[in-house]
Amino acid sequence: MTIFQGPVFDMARKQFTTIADYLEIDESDRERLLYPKRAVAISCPIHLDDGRTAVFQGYRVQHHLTLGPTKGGTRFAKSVDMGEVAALAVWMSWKCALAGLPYGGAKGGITVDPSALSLREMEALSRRYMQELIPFVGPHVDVMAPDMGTNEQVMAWFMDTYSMYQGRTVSEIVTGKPVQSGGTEGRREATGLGVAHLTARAMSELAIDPSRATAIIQGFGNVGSVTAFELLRRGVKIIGVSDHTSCFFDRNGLNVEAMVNHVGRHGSLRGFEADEFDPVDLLIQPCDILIPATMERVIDADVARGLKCRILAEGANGPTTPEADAVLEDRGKDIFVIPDILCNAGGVIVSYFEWVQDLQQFFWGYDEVVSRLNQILDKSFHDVVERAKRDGISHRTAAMGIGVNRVRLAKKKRGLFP
Ligand SMILES: NC(=O)C1=CN([C@@H]2O[C@H](COP(=O)(O)OP(=O)(O)OC[C@H]3O[C@@H](n4cnc5c(N)ncnc54)[C@H](OP(=O)(O)O)[C@@H]3O)[C@@H](O)[C@H]2O)C=CC1
Ligand SMILES: O=C(O)CCC(=O)C(=O)O
Repeated sequence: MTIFQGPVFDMARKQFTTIADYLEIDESDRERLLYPKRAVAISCPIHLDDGRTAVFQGYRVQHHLTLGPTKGGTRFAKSVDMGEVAALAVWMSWKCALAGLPYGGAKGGITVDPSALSLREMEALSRRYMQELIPFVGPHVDVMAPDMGTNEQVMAWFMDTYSMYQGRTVSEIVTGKPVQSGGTEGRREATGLGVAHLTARAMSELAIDPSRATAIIQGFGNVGSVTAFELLRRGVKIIGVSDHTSCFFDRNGLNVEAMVNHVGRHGSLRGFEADEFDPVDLLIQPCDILIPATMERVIDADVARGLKCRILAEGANGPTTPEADAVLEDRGKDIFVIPDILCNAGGVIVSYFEWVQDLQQFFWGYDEVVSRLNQILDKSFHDVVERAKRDGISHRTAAMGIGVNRVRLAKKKRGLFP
């Protein structure tokens, strides 16, 4: 199992061990549940604008095939490697199972800094990536979606590349597409809508009045910016925001609308007119709600000791290390954690709706999408909070415990000796 290495996969492995102990899973069943079924590594050569040829490394990991096709996003980032992608695929499995979706988890990506590519280079790389993966994906095999560094446009290129190969439009091959190309209403906003909806649920559990609450959000891409907007709409004051280029903090509240417009025009927060703040200190400022919406492992044990929020709503995948989880436990659960596989599940839930609509060629309106999304999120939230109370465990152990157990039972029911 040596191809799945690195700090992010180690994190997924440690979390799984905690869950396997909690569920008392037999030692002999553990590897079968944890290690991915398939992992593909590809080379993607493209012509750069200056005439040179560059080769980019790409990956796709399909964790398990027990419940249906595999499902998960595609990440374009410098950090991408087999270990990171595999961990993200494993988390997708527990996330889909917790939400009751008929999928196994998958994830893919390319090791690249997307901000260094021109639009033409980005299209060439996206198309090449999909082309190389055609033998390994399909609407009933593995269905991709956006993640960090990719967006609706990339999904449209993926869909077009696959469709040209098939000789017909296959919109159900990817989700997160533009509405004009077979996408669903609400997918672009879905993850942030879900994060904000669940944060509101947590505020109501803790009797926090949204109009007196403050929030800090790390990351201002798809998830961070929509979450900021949705919380603001509920009356929450956004006092801290950052991306790669800039970090802003203002106790009196930041102008989120102006920030969204600035990012729309310039691609990042760089140059936005507000006082800069040290990003290292952002996460440990006093606030009611803290939302990491960037990379894995940004909350380690040290940061966890310094956290001064009441709700930690994990928009990102894997923002909190197992060591940080132990610190949060020691702090006596004074922070209400909405774990990633629950908190950011809105994206894959609406992707499921998109896939179903594409398969049927029967499309729903925005209100129907959001109402069905909230129904699933409410049920998952209730299941997690009640399980945590019943068994005296953390929300993460409860969420992952429910997800892992559903996959385990599905495997067992299909037969022990396939
Ligand atoms: N998109 C989706 O539907 C889903 C996404 N997620 C997870 O949410 C997280 C964010 O994804 P998404 O919003 O789609 O990605 P985007 O690429 O749209 O945005 C990522 C944001 O994070 C910022 N960022 C990246 N690294 C850092 C850093 N080290 N410090 C500060 N800011 C940083 C980026 O800044 P800059 O632009 O300057 O690089 C950008 O603002 C990821 O963990 C992803 O896996 C989870 C579920 C679904
Ligand atoms: O929408 C999807 O299929 C997957 C989204 C995703 O990558 C995630 O939830 O981390």
